[in-house]
Amino acid sequence: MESRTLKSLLVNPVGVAVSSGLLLVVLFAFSLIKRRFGSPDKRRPPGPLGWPIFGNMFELGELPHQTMYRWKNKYGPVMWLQLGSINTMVVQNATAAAELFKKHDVPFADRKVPDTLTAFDFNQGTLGMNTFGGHWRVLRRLCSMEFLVNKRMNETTDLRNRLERNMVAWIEDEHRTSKAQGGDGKVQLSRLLFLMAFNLVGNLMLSKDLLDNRNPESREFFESMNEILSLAGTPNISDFLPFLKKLDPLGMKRRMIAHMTRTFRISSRFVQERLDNRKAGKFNEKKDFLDVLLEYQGDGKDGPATFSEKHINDVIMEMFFAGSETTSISIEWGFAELLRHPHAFQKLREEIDRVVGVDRLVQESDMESLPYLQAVVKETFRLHPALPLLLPRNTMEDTKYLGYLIPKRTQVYVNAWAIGRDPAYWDDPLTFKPERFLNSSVEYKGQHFELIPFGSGRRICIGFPLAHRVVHLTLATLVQAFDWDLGAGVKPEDIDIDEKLGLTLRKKNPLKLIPKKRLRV
Ligand code: HEM
Repeated sequence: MESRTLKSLLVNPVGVAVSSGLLLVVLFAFSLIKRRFGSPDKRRPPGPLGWPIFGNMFELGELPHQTMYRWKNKYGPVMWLQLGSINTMVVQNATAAAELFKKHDVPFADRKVPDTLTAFDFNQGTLGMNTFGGHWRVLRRLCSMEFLVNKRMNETTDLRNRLERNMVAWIEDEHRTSKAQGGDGKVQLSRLLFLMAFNLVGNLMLSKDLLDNRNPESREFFESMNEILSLAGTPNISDFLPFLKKLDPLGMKRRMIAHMTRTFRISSRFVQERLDNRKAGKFNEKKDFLDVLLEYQGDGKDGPATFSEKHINDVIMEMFFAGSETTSISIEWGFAELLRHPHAFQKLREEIDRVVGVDRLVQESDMESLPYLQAVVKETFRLHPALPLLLPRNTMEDTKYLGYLIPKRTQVYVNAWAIGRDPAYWDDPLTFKPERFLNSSVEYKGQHFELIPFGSGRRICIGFPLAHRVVHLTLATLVQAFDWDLGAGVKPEDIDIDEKLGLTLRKKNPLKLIPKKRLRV
């Protein structure tokens, strides 16, 4: 009889709901008791206790890097979090980061991929989101030898100078249009900076200006890209409780698929066009990255023998995602800090005027002679790393780290944002003070662990040589080319530094300014 009751309970839908509910309550209670009364696992770093089943996932808030930074006072530089069922370690000072990147780089070199980026198996074609294996190795080699390499950067200085001139023209154009429509003449810099950075990456890969300020398709692409980056960075319950992935309860993957479809439609056209040209015997005089990918032939032993069209599209999209917004928001942050600190702005302007003047636009070849500009860029990266937690790593095997046992498949965050604010390394760490770098040898190439906006180790940002040049050049251009009016009644101290996290850390309230050209060309 008892077994019949149990059976009917299990086949009847109401019964199923009741029994699963009961099971959940029992699991929850069991987990609660275990957490409150069980002794913490001494093999793991310390961390906040969290809730049963959900762990700390609801405690991180909208700006997890800031919450983690605050928790550092209590739990120290290496912290353990339970995000749903995902074991997570957070590294928050330079010493612990150095230990990770110098001694344990390989076991920590895999990536944890958000569910949204598995739409269309996107991650499997990319460099940044791929597992640490053959496909990643081949792409990394091709990128560092044929695409984002200093030699190629030196050959393309004219391209960057041209795009800076375009940007200056767009700023003037946007200002004029706003005035003509009865507006206040303000320009939202972030969009124009993004278009410039996007065209730069596009030219290096596909030898083309892809987006134009006035083109509606450009706007569509910009909007979808914004959504994709925001979805990729928004906490998603399916990442913390992987059994929910199929259900996609927040609909984030569905939205990602819709936006990826729009952006892929645009980007795949470029690839198709090139394929058609090559079929018709028309080849580029100078090979670009798309040619390199199309012509690649490996032995297929470690990595792919060739790249499929789908995989090529993935890499192209990825480079736009990885390269455009990271670069443009770093510039926006740097410029916002300069506007908030008129003394620093003036000092930089005087330096540029002294070295370059106003009769020609500042160029890449001037950068070596602008030490204050270099200090401004370092200070910007210290306070505003575009990826505050870098890109999450994933441990490939059980690893002993600083006396702890970190199990396989632990998600690892390195909080570059917190490291850049560590009072043990930085005097007056919360203040924007470029002068601190004038007599300092600290660089951000992944060797000085107190400043790691581009990460470090085998998976350090591959776009460094490009980003380094563009951020310097564009900040200098903005300071040199225009006087900037903040708007009626707005004072420098009114410009906020509120943050909004997508995949990148954006300025929550984009800069909107009135430009007045001072450059005489
Ligand atoms: C200011 C601009 C940029 C910043 C702050 C930045 C930052 C980063 C960071 C923190 C990582 C993760 C490193 C790690 O895990 O240790 C990364 C990876 C990556 N970045 Fe950048 N990045 C920038 C620009 C670019 C550009 C311009 C490109 C390409 C055009 C690019 C392509 C990539 C790629 C493909 C990866 C993945 C590398 C891998 O997993 O092997 N980035 N970037």
